[in-house]
Amino acid sequence: LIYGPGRRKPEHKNLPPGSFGWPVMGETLEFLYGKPEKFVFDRMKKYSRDIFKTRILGEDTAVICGPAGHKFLFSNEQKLFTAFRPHPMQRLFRSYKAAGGSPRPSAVRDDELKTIRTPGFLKPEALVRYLGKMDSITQELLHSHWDNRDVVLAYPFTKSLTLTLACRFFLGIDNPERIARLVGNFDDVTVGMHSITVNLPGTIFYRANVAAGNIRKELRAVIAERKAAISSGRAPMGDILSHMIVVTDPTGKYMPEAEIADKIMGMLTAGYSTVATAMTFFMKYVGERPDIYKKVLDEQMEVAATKKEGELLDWEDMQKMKYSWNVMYEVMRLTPPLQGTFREALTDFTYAGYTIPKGWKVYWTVSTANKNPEYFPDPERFDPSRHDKANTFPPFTFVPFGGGPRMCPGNEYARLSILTFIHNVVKRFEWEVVDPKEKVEGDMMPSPQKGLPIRLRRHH
Ligand code: HEM
Repeated sequence: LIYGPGRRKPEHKNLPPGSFGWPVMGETLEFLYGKPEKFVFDRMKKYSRDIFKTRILGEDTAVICGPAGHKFLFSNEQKLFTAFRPHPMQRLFRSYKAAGGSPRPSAVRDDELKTIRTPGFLKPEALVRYLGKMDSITQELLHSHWDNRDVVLAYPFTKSLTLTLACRFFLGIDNPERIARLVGNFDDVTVGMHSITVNLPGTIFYRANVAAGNIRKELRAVIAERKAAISSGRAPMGDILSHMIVVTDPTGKYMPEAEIADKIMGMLTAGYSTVATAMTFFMKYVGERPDIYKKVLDEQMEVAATKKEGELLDWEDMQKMKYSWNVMYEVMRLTPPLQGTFREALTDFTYAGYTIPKGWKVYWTVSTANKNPEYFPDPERFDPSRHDKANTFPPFTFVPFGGGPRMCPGNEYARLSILTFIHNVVKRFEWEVVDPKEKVEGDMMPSPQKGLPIRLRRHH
């Protein structure tokens, strides 16, 4: 076990209420293996609805709660807080950890942030270029995997689809065998990102570490091929991989290959299972509600009616899919693809009358608000109309992509790929969820235990 003793100092008297749980483990097990909303709700009720302390994943942590907490956090990035990756992530993604002699960790993390955001690969202007191809890949995969089938598994399919899209647009790869190898390994890494870091054969973390090694190897092969193609002038230059290969730092140095591989791995991990989860739970919730299915279908058929035979989706079409996106918001409210993330306090700070010491970790999670009946009456009910303009809730209440300067840079990409999937799937099929009681595992990153079997019926 890597968890050492905490860094609590005796002079910190005004800490938020809460419990550090068990020696060494703290409350890690309750945090990882209980229901996320139960973990925070129980403690908000017992201690404070604004902020409570705990000890999770080896760190003294303040959990900042509710819309006011989200607002405070998102408005003080790099003033009071910087990003923090929990230990399992630091070990799986080596560049998340400051190597000896490199700048302070927060500088490293900001650098990571810039690589992804600055060149604008994920901005709408750039994404417009991907849309037609996104549509045709989605159609091809639905055709080859779902047409003429009776019962299919939604989750494995959406994972292959989202990784195929990500590999195509971020790496310029479209080799199906390579993508299939990556899917299995990414699954293991995703599960291991929030696990106990015991690196012994048979543990979740061990499997994740092996998988991370396999991905790095595969990506280094991709990088080597791309470098060769760039030097012979045959390479596509519009994707993130080519950019990382040719860009230099202020001293004129190229990014080391290992770092490129790690950054790409981080981005694919952030962007692939989240989107697949969102698509899968769309199939579940909408499969159980024919009334909502009908409305989504009507909206998508209106879009389809404006297109010529074979014409691919464009930017304007996406803006018309408002009801479908509200349905997706409701899917993400009930089953958030990502619970939340950690920060580190850059300085002592005071919130809701309590003082949090410098160096403590701060955790925010959608779960402190997304099922609170104060904001979402009858919170378990699936009701997309909550997201209508007329029914809006207070700002920072529903933040599936976070907010402020660290808001998910992939949110627009996610919206386009999910809407493209919805368009094509409802246009082709009606479906029924085979086992509505199927268990959902891994609440930090939820997944249906059997992969969500659904029974398809093609429209005539
Ligand atoms: C439905 C899909 C998605 C959801 C719900 C989602 C949600 C989130 C959330 C909640 C965060 C944390 C923000 C914070 O720390 O405050 C985040 C960060 C991030 N997301 Fe997404 N995301 C999705 C898809 C994507 C996609 C498709 C990509 C890549 C193309 C992506 C890349 C990232 C990256 C790189 C970060 C880290 C940003 C940083 O630390 O500054 N995400 N996402």
